[in-house]
Amino acid sequence: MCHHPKLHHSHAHHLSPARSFRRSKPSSQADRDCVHNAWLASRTVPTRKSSYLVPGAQRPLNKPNIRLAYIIAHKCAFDLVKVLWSLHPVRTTLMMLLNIVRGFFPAFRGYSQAMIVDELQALISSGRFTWSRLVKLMTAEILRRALESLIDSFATTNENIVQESARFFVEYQQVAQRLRLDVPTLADPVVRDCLQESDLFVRSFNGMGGFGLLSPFDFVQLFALLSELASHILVLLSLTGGTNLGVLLLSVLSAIFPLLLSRGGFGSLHPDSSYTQQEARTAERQERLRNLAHSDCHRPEILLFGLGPWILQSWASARKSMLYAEGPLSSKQSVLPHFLGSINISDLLFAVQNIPLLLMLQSSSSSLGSLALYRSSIQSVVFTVGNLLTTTRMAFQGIFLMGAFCAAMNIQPKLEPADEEVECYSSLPNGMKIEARHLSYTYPGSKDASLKNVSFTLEAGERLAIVGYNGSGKSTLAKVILRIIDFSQGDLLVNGVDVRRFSPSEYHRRVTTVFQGFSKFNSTVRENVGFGYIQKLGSQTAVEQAIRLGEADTFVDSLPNGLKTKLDASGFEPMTYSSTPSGVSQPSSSRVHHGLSGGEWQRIAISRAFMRADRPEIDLLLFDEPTSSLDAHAQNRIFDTIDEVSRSPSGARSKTVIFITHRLSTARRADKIAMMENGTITEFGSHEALLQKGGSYATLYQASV
Ligand SMILES: Nc1ncnc2c1ncn2[C@@H]1O[C@H](COP(=O)(O)OP(=O)(O)OP(=O)(O)O)[C@@H](O)[C@H]1O
Repeated sequence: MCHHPKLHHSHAHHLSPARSFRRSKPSSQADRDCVHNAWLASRTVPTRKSSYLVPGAQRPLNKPNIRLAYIIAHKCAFDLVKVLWSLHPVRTTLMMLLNIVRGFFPAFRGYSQAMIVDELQALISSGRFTWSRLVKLMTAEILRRALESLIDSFATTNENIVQESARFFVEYQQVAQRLRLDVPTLADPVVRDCLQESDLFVRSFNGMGGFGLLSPFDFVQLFALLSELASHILVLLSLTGGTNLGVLLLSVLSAIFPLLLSRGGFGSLHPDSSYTQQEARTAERQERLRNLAHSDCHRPEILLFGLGPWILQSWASARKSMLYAEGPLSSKQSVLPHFLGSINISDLLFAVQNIPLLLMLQSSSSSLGSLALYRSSIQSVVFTVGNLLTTTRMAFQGIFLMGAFCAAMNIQPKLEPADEEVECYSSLPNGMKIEARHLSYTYPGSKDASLKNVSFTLEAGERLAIVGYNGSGKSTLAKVILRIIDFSQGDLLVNGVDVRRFSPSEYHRRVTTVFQGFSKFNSTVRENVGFGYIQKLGSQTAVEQAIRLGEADTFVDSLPNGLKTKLDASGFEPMTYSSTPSGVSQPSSSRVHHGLSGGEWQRIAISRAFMRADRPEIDLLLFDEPTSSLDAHAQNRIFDTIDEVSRSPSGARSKTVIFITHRLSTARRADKIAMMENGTITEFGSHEALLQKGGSYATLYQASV
């Protein structure tokens, strides 16, 4: 078993819900693939081959999709609901039961009110009106209502507790899985879509069909609606006594028919969620242009380059084509149903519903209460059927989102080796030994390889400078060595072991780096630096030491709140307001995130790398143009510090160092220099040897001095 950072684990254990859905699932790999394939198949557009529905699009209600929904429900819903149920078994069972009981309330209410009306009618027509009897009836009604609202309020509280813990559970799983996934996995468009639909599923846990989505717990609504419908039908049957059954049927159908007609598209695609990739691209473009118009951080360049009219025109044309694509009359076939749907047929057929009423009026048994109850029950049936259709439709879509969630939870990070292949990282005394043999790599979607046949050997403790022209593959090679991206061909051996056999998290604990496009976190100086070694984030001394090493202390000390100053990563942070004693809001300067210069940001990133550079487990320091924005003196001092931290107290080399640079004066400091051209290393050796060779490096060096 390889060693893993203790702090991460103890935290994760402390916070994690009772169990992880991923690990708790006993299902086989075949089941998991089955769910993933069913989810993927539900996204195909039958009329357009090799085209997928956009994430979140509604699946048409047709035979193939019903079969896919069944597969997903069978292979994933049961497991998921079981895990969710186990969070609060008693409360969840109660929630289900109470929902069914509550379904009977409306019919019960109508019945009780009809009884009161009947009693009143009897009292008045018999002429023996007494207040005491009326008060008795009213008291019974008040008690019934009190009981109803008591049950309602208990059920709501109970439901909130169940929903909240379920929501936390799924959100936790989602965030945990996101954090597990590496760059190559997230670059896969199918994975991205799966995660997006899985996000929608997680959002559905906002309770009772929030955002028009249905969580597995909301499925209980279906039972509640069915019990409600059954109770209304029972009331109607008891009123008509079975004699007027045909008329009752006519009445119900006449009420439901327009509803069905207006939902003629039941199961068909909702216009704005049905568009395919081409339309989705236009929608995305329109959104991007809109964001550009709203963005503050791009404002200076938008103004300077006069981009306003172009943005407006491009947005308008994208928006217009989207509107026409979404328009209700865009397709000729949809004209008739649209026209029919717009006629309120329920009004026309309303008269039909009076037939049974007339028949009932003729019979001697009819009373005012039963007539009112009959009327309201018919309306309730219609309303409930409508709700049932909507809920069924949402439940149907919900199954596919659930499939996405289950599939997303089982995505394996591409860089993670299979359990049986994992090899533990073992250190060498002087740092990391790296051997690259015929490495090649092509970015997904690119025609040309960015790395071609790269081979070199770097002994433990050596310093390597990678130099070369723009776009020659230096940063790509750095990312391959750092296991941020994989390689397509060749071998990369670290300390003699195939790097693919190391768990990336275990390997990453052995390196520290400054990326060329390092992160600027929108948070405090302390966090921006302390993130370099999260275990020491709380230690002011460690953070200050790293800041000193990175030479960031010169400006950090003068920031308004020192280490606590919030940094603005966007470069344009709008002012916030603070209230003055007089109660008037004024622009506040103390709460504004503080901007930094390019060089200052670079020093923050270097300090972050220094947070752990001197730790004993660090074997490789890799810097991708760390000092490109620094002046020559500062640059030299940073390289002196790198030299210092990569040696043991006795002065012996203890860490391997790789740096990428365009300044060839710094490249001279390295033991070996790799000259990269067009994705490959064309020259490799010491500064002197390469100068003597008189090749590309020598030419580049001559040009730079
Ligand atoms: N994410 C990406 N997707 C596709 N191609 C990429 C990606 N990143 C880089 N490339 C391409 O890979 C090649 C090598 O890029 P890389 O960033 O490694 O060059 P570099 O030598 O570090 O350049 P520079 O000196 O400008 O930093 C370039 O042709 C670039 O266009």
